[in-house]
Amino acid sequence: MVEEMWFILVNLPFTCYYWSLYASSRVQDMLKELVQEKKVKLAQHAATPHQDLIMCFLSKHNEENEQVVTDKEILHITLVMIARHDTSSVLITFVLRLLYKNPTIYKAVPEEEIAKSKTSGESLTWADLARMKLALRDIDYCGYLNPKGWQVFWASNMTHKDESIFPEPSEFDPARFKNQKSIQPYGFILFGGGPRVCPGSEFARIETLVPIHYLVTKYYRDPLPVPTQGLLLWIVPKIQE
Ligand code: HEM
Repeated sequence: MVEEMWFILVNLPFTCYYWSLYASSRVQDMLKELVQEKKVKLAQHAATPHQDLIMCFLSKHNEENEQVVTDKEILHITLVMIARHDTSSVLITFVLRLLYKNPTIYKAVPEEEIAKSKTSGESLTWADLARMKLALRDIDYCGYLNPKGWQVFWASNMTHKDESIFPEPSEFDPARFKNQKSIQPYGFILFGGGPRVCPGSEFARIETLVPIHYLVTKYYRDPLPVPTQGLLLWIVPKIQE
């Protein structure tokens, strides 16, 4: 089953496209401001070079006393850090929630099998088309024409919710990844695919697997309700008659 979504990228006020561009430029402005503030602090000796990563970059100078890492590079690195932090932390949060809600799976989860999960594939799919981003020529895909110059956006959750790839896609079932060969090429595209595939995918696998590994091997889920703030109770001995 092929599902499709169409967007016309016209920058009209109050469209999602407009707000996404607006949000993107706001984030960049905020980061630029932050870098400027840190530069001032460094110049006034109100901060140390090792206080944080941006300070560290800003304090590196070459023999001509020029900043080694440019402001533009600092912005890129900071955006990569956001890309790397939120994705993995959200993934861990969701895995914890799903394991909590599915105690049977939590008990059974064979962590070494999660470690084996890898994506692979050759054939052309939506994800593949999406990698082309801006079509350099007319592309005919399953009878749908993507004209030259048009963009293709893919929504990975539509692929992941495709029942022909993952039966009962909304069910939390880590065992479905046991047999990697059963997943069709580009069926699992958490990290995208093609030349712009996520460069942090291997790192993300490790940093999410390590806490989950320790969680399933060293901790257990206590099904009893526990007062989150502790229980303040004053116990007074009975008066002896
Ligand atoms: C669970 C964690 C992660 C997920 C689900 C994820 C997902 C993705 C996806 C789907 C893309 C492709 C976006 C596109 O089509 O343009 C991407 C790109 C990218 N990711 Fe990740 N990512 C994760 C973790 C990380 C980490 C840990 C890093 C860095 C250490 C990272 C750095 C990047 C960068 C720099 C790009 C842009 C690549 C390019 O455009 O050439 N990501 N990520």
